[in-house]
Amino acid sequence: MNGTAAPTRVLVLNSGSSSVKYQLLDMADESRLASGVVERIGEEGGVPDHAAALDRAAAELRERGLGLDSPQLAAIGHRVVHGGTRFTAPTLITDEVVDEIERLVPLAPLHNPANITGIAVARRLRPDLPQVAVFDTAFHATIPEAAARYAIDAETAEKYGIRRYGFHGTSHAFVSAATADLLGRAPGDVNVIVLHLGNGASASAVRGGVCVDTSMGLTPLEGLVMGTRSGDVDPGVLLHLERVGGLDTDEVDRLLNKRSGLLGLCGANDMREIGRRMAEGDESAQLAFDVYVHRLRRYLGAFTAVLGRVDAVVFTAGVGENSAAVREAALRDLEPLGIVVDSVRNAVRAAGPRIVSAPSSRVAVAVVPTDEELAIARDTYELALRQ
Ligand SMILES: Nc1ncnc2c1ncn2[C@@H]1O[C@H](COP(=O)(O)OP(=O)(O)O)[C@@H](O)[C@H]1O
Ligand SMILES: CC(=O)OP(=O)(O)O
Ligand SMILES: [Mg+2]
Repeated sequence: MNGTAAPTRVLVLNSGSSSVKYQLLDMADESRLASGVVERIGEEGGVPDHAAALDRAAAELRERGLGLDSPQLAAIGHRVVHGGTRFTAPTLITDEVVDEIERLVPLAPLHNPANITGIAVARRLRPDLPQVAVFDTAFHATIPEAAARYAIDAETAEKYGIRRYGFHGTSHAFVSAATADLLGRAPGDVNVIVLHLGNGASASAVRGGVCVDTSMGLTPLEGLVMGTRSGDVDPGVLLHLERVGGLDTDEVDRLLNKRSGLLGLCGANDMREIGRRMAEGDESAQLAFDVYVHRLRRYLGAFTAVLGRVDAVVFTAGVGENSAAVREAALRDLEPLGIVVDSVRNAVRAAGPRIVSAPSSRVAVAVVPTDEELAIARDTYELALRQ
């Protein structure tokens, strides 16, 4: 080992609303040296806050001889959820960049504060290293005005930055590119609908590698039904709850972000538990599943019309990669749209990217594992090399 060789390792921090995920990669061969997650932040039995979670992550790495003090570390990459209109590409972090991410906190109150804490801890531990912010919103910056604008008073929208930003962009970009690979075609030649179904969930329409629409909006609350978030509701619901129900803004926020979605409908936010309960004939679990699937089908139809020609529908993230039942139900009886799932292929549990449609299907149906951390590491390393 040559001690003076340029460092090639990148640490990626993905600080979520209630967890910190981390990965250490060697970008010489993109191998994963370590990965972990600190969960249940702020919950009983968990660590008290994000700073403590990051300390825990740093300690876990140290115990494995891969501490943050390593001279082999080239850079640290951070997932940042909201980049507003300013950040549309990976960005080297400076004090001024942190201030701007802070300014965007009201637009992503569950996520940006956690991201800022991660950045602060990492900069304190390694002030000498390039640190890079990779934004969830960046891939969606290409969405045309007709899809990005809300039909509200233009001056008000301008004053408060109200428009569709979209999220999970790193995943939508990674998965749409990987789907083109899987089909053996150039990314510029394929139109893809990506369904990112994790705790948070979003759909996107990607035309020739360029995002043209997505289901999340100003905040990560709009669109699909999620683990604890409502997704689309009539905005009149909020007014009604405030006027008639007497709820204040924070209560409505908590209701829609934390006590809605699958959890609100049936008391469970984990699709595995919902599947078990459905098998026992539990009606509220069945209803939650049906609402979830109905919303997916709505977006599938909408984005089919947005794209005109669809080459592939792709499922990714925890639910998308693992729930054959969700995929099957979401695409049932869609032969008129050119979509025919092969039930046997769909039911096979496998790790890698795969096609689960029938040969007769005009639209390919694929399952493609997302890897936000690898995508962030690539962006981070590339930017660090240019410093
Ligand atoms: N085998 C499985 N079958 C069905 N759903 C699953 C399975 N494994 C994980 N999930 C779902 O994936 C969700 C988490 O997805 P993930 O992408 O890891 O979330 P996030 O990164 O947003 O925290 C869980 O809530 C669970 O419902
Ligand atoms: C933006 C967003 O919803 O992220 P997550 O799914 O990690 O909560
Ligand atoms: Mg996720």
